[in-house]
This record gives sequence, C-alpha cells and structure tokens, in this order.
Amino acid sequence: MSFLDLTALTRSYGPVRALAGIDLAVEAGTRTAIVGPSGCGKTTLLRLIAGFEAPDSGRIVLDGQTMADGAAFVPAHKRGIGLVAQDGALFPHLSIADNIGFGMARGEAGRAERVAELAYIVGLDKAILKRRPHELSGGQQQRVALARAMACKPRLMLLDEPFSALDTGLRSSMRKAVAELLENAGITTILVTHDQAEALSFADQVAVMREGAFSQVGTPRDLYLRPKNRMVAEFLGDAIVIPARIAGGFAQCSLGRIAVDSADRRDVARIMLRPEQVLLKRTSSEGMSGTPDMLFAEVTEMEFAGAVCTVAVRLLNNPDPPDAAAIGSTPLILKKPGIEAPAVGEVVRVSVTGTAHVLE
Ligand SMILES: Nc1ncnc2c1ncn2[C@@H]1O[C@H](COP(=O)(O)OP(=O)(O)OP(=O)(O)O)[C@@H](O)[C@H]1O
Repeated sequence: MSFLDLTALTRSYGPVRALAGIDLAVEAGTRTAIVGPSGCGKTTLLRLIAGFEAPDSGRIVLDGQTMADGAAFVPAHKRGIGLVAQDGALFPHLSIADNIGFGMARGEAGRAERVAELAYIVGLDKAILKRRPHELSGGQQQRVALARAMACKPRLMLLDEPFSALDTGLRSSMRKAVAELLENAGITTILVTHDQAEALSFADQVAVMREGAFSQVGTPRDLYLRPKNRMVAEFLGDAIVIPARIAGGFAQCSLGRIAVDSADRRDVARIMLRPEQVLLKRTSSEGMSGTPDMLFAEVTEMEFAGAVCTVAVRLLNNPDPPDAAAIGSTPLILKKPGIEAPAVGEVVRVSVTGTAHVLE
C-alpha cells in the first residue's frame, strides 16, 4: 500500500464525465505532477483528494485511512491536506500574518512565533507581515498561500497551478524553492499544471491526463524518452515521429538505420526521436559526393529566437532506404542554439544520437 492510493475514481457533472476511472499510487515524501490540457479533470481530481467533493465511485485511501469509499467520506478539514490554489486565494481584508495564521486559533500560544517561522521558511521578510495581500507581488502572495497551507502541518500538499500567474523567471525560481521547501519538510506533494516543462522538472512521478483518465504515469525521464503513444510524446515536448521498419534492435526509416530501444520488436511501427537527438553539421553539396553512407539535408526554414532557434530541414538522400518515396517527404523540425544555427539553403550532414523509441 502506498501513502496515497486512488482506485477507480469517477466523477461526472450531469452529462460531463470529468473523471473516468483514475488509479494512482503516491509514495510518502515524493512529488507527483498531474499534467494535461485544460478541462481534462485535473482540478476535479484535486478537489476529490482534498475532500471538497465526493467521488461518484472509487476509493481514496490516505496513509492507511479510507477518505472516500461508497458511503464512507472524511470531510476536508479532517484530512490533514493543504491546498494552494492558482490565485493564492488570500483573504484581502486580513494582514499577511493573519492570512498565514488563519488555521490557528487567535489566542493560541506561540501563534505569532509560528507565523514568523513559517514566513521565514517560505522566504518572506517579516517586515511584510503587517501588510495586506494587495501590497505584495504575485510571487510573495504565492509564498503566503504556501505558508498558510503549511501552518496546518499537512501530511499531503496539493498545488493547483500555483505558479501560473508568475512570469517565466520568477516561476522557475519559485518552483525550485517550493520543491526544496516541501522536500525539507518531508511533505508529500501533488502539483497540477498544464505546463509540461514544469511537470517534468518538479516531479518524481508524472501523470499525463486526458479526458478524465491517465494516459501514462511514470518518471519524468521515462515519459519524455519512452512515451506510450504519440499523444503523450507530443504533449511532453517536441517530437519527431516517423514510420519505420523495425527488426533486430534497429529501425529503417527516412533517417537511415537507427538503433531503437526495443530489441524484440519486429514490425512496421512509428518511432519517436526528440529533436535534440538529431545533430546537424554544416557541409556543402560537394561534401555530399563520395559519401553514400551519410545522410544530408538542406535547410528550408530558420526561425531565429535567440538562444533556441527552430530549423526545418529537408532530407536529400537516404543511405538505407526502406521506402524511397518517404525520402524528403516530411521536413524535420529541429531546435538549435542560435549561435550555431545554419542558414536557409545550407547543406548539412544529419546524424542521430541515442536510440529512437518505438511507439505502441
Ligand atoms: N462544478 C461543475 N459543474 C459542472 N461541470 C464541471 C464542474 N467542475 C468541472 N466541470 C467540468 O468538468 C470537466 C473537468 O474540469 P476541471 O476543472 O477538473 O478541468 P481542469 O483540467 O482542471 O481544467 P483547467 O486546466 O482549465 O483548470 C470540464 O469539462 C468542466 O467544465
């Protein structure tokens, strides 16, 4: 049994099936990210775990205690779960100190000290404790929301897109700070986000959600490099998906002969490469002659965007053609550092690093 076990959870709103059978195991002290497009059911799932709503069917067991199962239902305030919402949801009329200490009784001994300690833990200067929420930046407000959620000493923390209102730089530093903070406090965490990079960098375990169900659950590395299907592959980043003939641990495709990660597959399937696996080296049309075993392409588009640029190339040959018609039919879209991105019209030598992943 895991720290949190969700079994066959369903929830509908009238005709809308928000959750269509969710199974998930979360180990104690870990970080799980649930990522999926808008409307796929992420917030509904958090609300069920938090105890704001009951599932139509299925079971929620937290730390060995049943939270929801048929008629059994433990209300939110008895679950020991903290929730930080997207907008922080601070009380505008209360000071920062009273926001943080909201869950503690006003006259409770040591309240002020505990509030100051929590402010310190989340990296807030105690000078702001007297202020009101509107006098704080977005990042500071999120820290207050986190401190308030931590004040109740939760055994599980639920974060519902808590960084989405922050700008890019602050977003990644907050994400890192929050991850560290929760890890140091030993709090098991579930983060909901629609940002794939955020999910991959934050979590030990990522669940990709679509239409109320999980498409795949695994480590960030596994999901990124070994997605089950094209949907998961493309949801988690740019992907090059090409038809191939697979045998003996290799794929024959428009990129030539490439090692694959399934030694036992022997069929026609789609393989996936991440764009960063395709390397380009500048050459010239003359450089192509006398090297039939090498793969060449012509740059057809280059979108300059500073550090990372988008480069489209059209293949010019295939050293090991499975199907001559496929050669050059689809341009490859790659990301390259701006400093070394080739120009439109240039001929480049193409090679592949690592193995390709065979999709289902
Ligand atoms: N209280 C409700 N009444 C009716 N329909 C609802 C209710 N709450 C959610 N839904 C519907 O359930 C589905 C899942 O909604 P949910 O808010 O869980 O998605 P989400 O993945 O969190 O979306 P977003 O990323 O946009 O916040 C949506 O179709 C939504 O319209």
